[in-house]
Amino acid sequence: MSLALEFRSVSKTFRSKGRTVQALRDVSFTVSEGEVFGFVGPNGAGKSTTIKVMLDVIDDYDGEVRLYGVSAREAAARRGVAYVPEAPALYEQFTPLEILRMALDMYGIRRDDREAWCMQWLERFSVAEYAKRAVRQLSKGNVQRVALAHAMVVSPRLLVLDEPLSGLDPVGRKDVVDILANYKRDGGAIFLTSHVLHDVERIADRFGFIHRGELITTRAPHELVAERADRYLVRYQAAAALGEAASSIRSGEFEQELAQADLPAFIARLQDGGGRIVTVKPAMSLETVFFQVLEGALKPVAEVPGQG
Ligand SMILES: Nc1ncnc2c1ncn2[C@@H]1O[C@H](COP(=O)(O)OP(=O)(O)OP(=O)(O)O)[C@@H](O)[C@H]1O
Repeated sequence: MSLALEFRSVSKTFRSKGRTVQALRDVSFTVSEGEVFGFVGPNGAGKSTTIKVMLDVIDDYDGEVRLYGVSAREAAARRGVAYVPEAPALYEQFTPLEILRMALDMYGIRRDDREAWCMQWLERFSVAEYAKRAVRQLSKGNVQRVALAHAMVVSPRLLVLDEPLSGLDPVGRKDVVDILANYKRDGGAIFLTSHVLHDVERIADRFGFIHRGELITTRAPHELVAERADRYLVRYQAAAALGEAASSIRSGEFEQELAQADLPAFIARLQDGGGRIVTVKPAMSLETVFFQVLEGALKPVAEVPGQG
């Protein structure tokens, strides 16, 4: 399978008003065709800078970036690449249908079924009823949906999405996750950023954690599950917490993390004291791991360039 995106030892330093910020430090990763790569990191970590480098909005960086084997410094690299920013700015005076038609024109895509094709994408993102209304009349979430439809209508080979689910309600999130899953199944590649770790977990095949410009680790969700498979989050009701590690959920209800081996003894102790279990679930969540990574609890693992 060929590589859709390659970052090789990319570094970028901003200098303004005597201040120097190293936004990216020696960042290397790859995204293959048919793969969804989630880029996760706190505010100011370097996610937007990474996108700007691949889109050639920033070109004064060290290292090498390739899209489908072509240097990001060449316009040809972005052929078939669609980008949706976090707060998409669509032409407010145009209608969603006009905007999708313009996208086809801009990408030089001729289709006999142009109108039906555009409408189909608006339908898939549940905004067909607004097809002929000016964008300025649409809610923020619906503008986000139109922007995603605008990206998909050109049948991109690589989708670059900045916080694609941030402005959407739960139904919208599910719709978008399903559409992206189909797109990926058909061989499309996705690079997406997110603060919402649960969403990345649902979509991404692999994710990279970036912190202060450094790609701390690149993992697949199943690798993380394997690493943390023996830890459980136990919620229970009791007169008092059973141990210092417990956090209070509400009066008489607590939660704490336990190793699998310690579970039977814990449950016996709880029952002896008249308490009861509410839920037991794997402690592993991307969120937990994210914070552990940031705290240096996991050994940093760098991706070996060339292995997608
Ligand atoms: N044009 C610029 N001039 C100076 N510093 C900048 C510039 N753009 C970004 N930075 C700095 O580079 C670092 C990385 O910023 P970047 O916008 O890439 O982070 P981010 O991960 O996208 O953050 P957020 O999640 O808040 O959008 C930050 O410290 C930021 O202040």
